[in-house]
Amino acid sequence: MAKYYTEPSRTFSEFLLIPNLTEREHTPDRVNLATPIAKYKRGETPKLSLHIPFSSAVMQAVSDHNMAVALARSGGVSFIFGSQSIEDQADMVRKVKSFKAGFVVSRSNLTPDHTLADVQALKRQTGHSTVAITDDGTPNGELLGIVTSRDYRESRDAPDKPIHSFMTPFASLVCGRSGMTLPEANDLIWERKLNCLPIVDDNQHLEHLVFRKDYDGHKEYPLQLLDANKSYIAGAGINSRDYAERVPALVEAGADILVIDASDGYSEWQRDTIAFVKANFDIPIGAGNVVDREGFLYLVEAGADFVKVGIGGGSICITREQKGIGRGQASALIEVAEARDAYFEETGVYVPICSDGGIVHDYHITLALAMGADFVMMGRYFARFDESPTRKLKVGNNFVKEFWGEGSNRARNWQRYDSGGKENLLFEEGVDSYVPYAGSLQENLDKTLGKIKSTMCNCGATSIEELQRKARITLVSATSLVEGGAHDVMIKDTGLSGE
Ligand SMILES: NC(=O)C1=CN([C@@H]2O[C@H](COP(=O)(O)OP(=O)(O)OC[C@H]3O[C@@H](n4cnc5c(N)ncnc54)[C@H](O)[C@@H]3O)[C@@H](O)[C@H]2O)C=CC1
Ligand SMILES: O=c1[nH]c(=O)c2[nH+]cn([C@@H]3O[C@H](COP(=O)(O)O)[C@@H](O)[C@H]3O)c2[nH]1
Ligand SMILES: [K+]
Repeated sequence: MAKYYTEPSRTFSEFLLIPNLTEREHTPDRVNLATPIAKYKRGETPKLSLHIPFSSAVMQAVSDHNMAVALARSGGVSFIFGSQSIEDQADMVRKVKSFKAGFVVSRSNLTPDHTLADVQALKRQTGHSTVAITDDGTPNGELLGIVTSRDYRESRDAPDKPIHSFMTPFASLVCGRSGMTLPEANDLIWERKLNCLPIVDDNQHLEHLVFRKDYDGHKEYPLQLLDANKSYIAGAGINSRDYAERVPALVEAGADILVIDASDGYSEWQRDTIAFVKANFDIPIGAGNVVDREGFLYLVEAGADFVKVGIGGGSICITREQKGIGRGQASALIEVAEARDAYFEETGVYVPICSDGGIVHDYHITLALAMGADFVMMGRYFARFDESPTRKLKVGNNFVKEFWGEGSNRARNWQRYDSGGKENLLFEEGVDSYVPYAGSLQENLDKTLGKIKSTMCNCGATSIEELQRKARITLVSATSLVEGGAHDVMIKDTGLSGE
């Protein structure tokens, strides 16, 4: 006979935190959100930790190299999507690892034979007023000069004036050499009163530009997540099929942490994948997803460094409808967190858990942490930002960004070209959608982190560990849910003309 659970499975919106005494020292500026993401023994320092408990989902529409840089700069980690060729994924990892803060690849480039009109058109398009002039008009061509708005007079100069007649030529430029550090570049910018320092190699090929206005950049990102060589930490998603080829390429590219990306991680495929990685490499590997104690312990015994929790709760997920597997995200997390704590108690080994999918409101993150998650993984949340890889479109009067599930045909299509996969899935487990465009990652993150810290202070906690120890969590009845929103008032429409 089947085993029946007596409790229904529940989700975040059914719970609330009850405040504890807030003492004087419980202020948001004192809250530390550092959190482990790889297993460690009691008393030891975790091998890898985040400065904020956020990771971005292993999805085409979310985690490419740009998102990875932006999130690592803010203290979290991206797991670069694996639904692409091994070479392309390794390339993205390489881009993150070789990214040098303050050193930007020139985004506005022309040749000396272009004209002033081309400069103006490019400026309108990119918003950058510094244009690198290279022999072939590429960002890494031979540097022949620079054009800034100080080199021409829009009102007087003819639009067809060729760039070589008014650019600041290479011979008159102050340039930095390849391999220079950011402080060295900044010193040069300061001493020579420059706005922009081109960095060139021995053959006069342009590598990067360093801008004066980015000078204080490092101060803006006090939480940035770096390795010992001061490169950003990069994660990558893998699968339980081509790992023997994919993992070596990702490790070689410099990945710092891996995760097996699948809907259901309670499988011998995942056990074998973990065994392969552990036998051949010294890199932390997470596995999942699971929704119960058994699944968690199976992956831990198999050697997983962290375990991801959640089946079917994601915003674009239709797994529960299609296959009838899954569990309310809160119930899954609560059971796995209990198993993790018991395992720690018994063995002295702490295995971090990640709550993956289904975060709708910022407070859901705080709840997930309070329920025992060490960090969360989010897709929809990050898909809305400038830094996500998808197109920004105008639909009606609103800007949106595209967002599709990894189980949708759209995401799976790469296999048709890369590994001879099936034309179409037998059935899709994800949808193709839009999410409202929300601006930059940093702006949104600041707001979200502000809310989390504020709630933690209500709960008398200045660390995630303290929150987990002290949190008091209550179920809310369907009726009291209504009480939690605005009710029994007429909400004013803003922007309407008066009657
Ligand atoms: N978290 C969630 O609720 C869900 C996530 N997704 C996402 O969709 C993507 C695809 O997920 P899945 O379909 O679970 O991928 P998957 O490819 O790991 O699993 C698909 C099927 O292949 C089987 N399989 C795995 N490795 C195998 C091997 N080496 N040999 C033979 N069979 C093997 C699995 O048991 C499963 O039946 C992932 O990005 C995942 O995160 C999809 C659905 C739900
Ligand atoms: O059923 C699914 N079909 C899909 O196509 C799909 N793609 C991603 N995922 C999972 O959803 C998580 C992101 O969820 P959110 O957007 O809610 O943050 C992700 O982190 C995944 O766990 C999928 N689940
Ligand atoms: K299974």
